Amino acid sequence: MILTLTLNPAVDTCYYVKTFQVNASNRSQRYYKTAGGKGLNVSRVLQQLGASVVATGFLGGLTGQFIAKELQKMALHSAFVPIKEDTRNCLAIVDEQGQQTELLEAGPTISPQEREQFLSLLTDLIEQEAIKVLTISGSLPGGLQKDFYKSIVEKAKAKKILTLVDTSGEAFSEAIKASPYLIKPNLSELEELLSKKIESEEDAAQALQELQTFGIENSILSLGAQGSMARCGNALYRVQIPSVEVKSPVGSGDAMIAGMAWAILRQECYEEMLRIGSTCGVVNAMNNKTGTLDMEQFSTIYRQIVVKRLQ
Ligand SMILES: Nc1ncnc2c1ncn2[C@@H]1O[C@H](COP(=O)(O)OP(=O)(O)OP(=O)(O)O)[C@@H](O)[C@H]1O
Ligand SMILES: O=P(O)(O)OC[C@@]1(O)O[C@H](CO)[C@@H](O)[C@@H]1O
Repeated sequence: MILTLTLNPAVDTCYYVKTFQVNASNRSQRYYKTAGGKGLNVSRVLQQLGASVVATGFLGGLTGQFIAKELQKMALHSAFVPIKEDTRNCLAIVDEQGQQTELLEAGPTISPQEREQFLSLLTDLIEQEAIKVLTISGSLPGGLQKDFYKSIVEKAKAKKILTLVDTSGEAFSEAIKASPYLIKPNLSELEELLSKKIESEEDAAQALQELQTFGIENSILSLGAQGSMARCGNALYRVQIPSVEVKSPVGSGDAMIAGMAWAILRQECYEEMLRIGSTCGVVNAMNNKTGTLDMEQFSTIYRQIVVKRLQ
């Protein structure tokens, strides 16, 4: 069983426009509302892959009710702590070139009682649900200490649960101190983490090498349409992806996490983990709805992914 954490979920609205203009009225004929926040995107993709998954986090207000209803419609196994403040809204605007602009609310503030309730729910889920893999995704809402993810990684590791962390800023720099099993920063997240520019494949390889000092087994640097680079154990990989018609790349990183979590649960080798994760990322980008895979496209793209070992 895979447990997904979404501590700061969001009602995601994705607007499609021909071209997006700043300081002008932009009209959209096509838009979708989804139960989002990175961890819920991960959960949806996992469900489509056929993995058994349980989602947890905080939900509040009418926005929280919308998400709960969506999860019910999908029959996604979930256990969320109800909170007093409203779950946030997030907007993404995608134009015909596939360029994406996001507007992300900070989200609610979690009270000390709600935090304690969550920690006790997490303990129960870990004890009762035979969790083998835990995905930790997205920003932290207010009211939680910056090392909250770090403490969760430690808690999971004590139970031999493999953790995948996909977050940013201080929550990320703290979490890696607990040596999660896998991290997947994108370029800007890795540059921020290491406080330096990454301008070439050599820079990327060196940055991934640097992460080894944190005792992280798998560090994946995702590069959008350019695929990814990864250090898994002692091996360095370059993953090449096919050029596809992009509808919306929003949530491709989350789809990639889902694919890798699924592969890890099935004890696949590093190459296969990278291939499945990359396939999910690409197929998500080929679809309008965030965190949605077309399984027919999956098999076609899977065959076109090239995982090259560099070292
Ligand atoms: N435009 C694209 N075309 C094809 N594949 C893509 C595209 N964007 C992303 N992908 C696939 O998804 C993977 C992850 O994407 P990306 O690096 O954009 O993650 P991210 O920045 O974490 O995304 P998000 O935060 O929106 O979830 C890439 O390594 C690639 O395999
Ligand atoms: O503010 P966070 O939690 O870092 O990111 C939130 C978010 O942008 O990430 C997903 C795309 O990856 C969207 O579903 C969501 O709105």
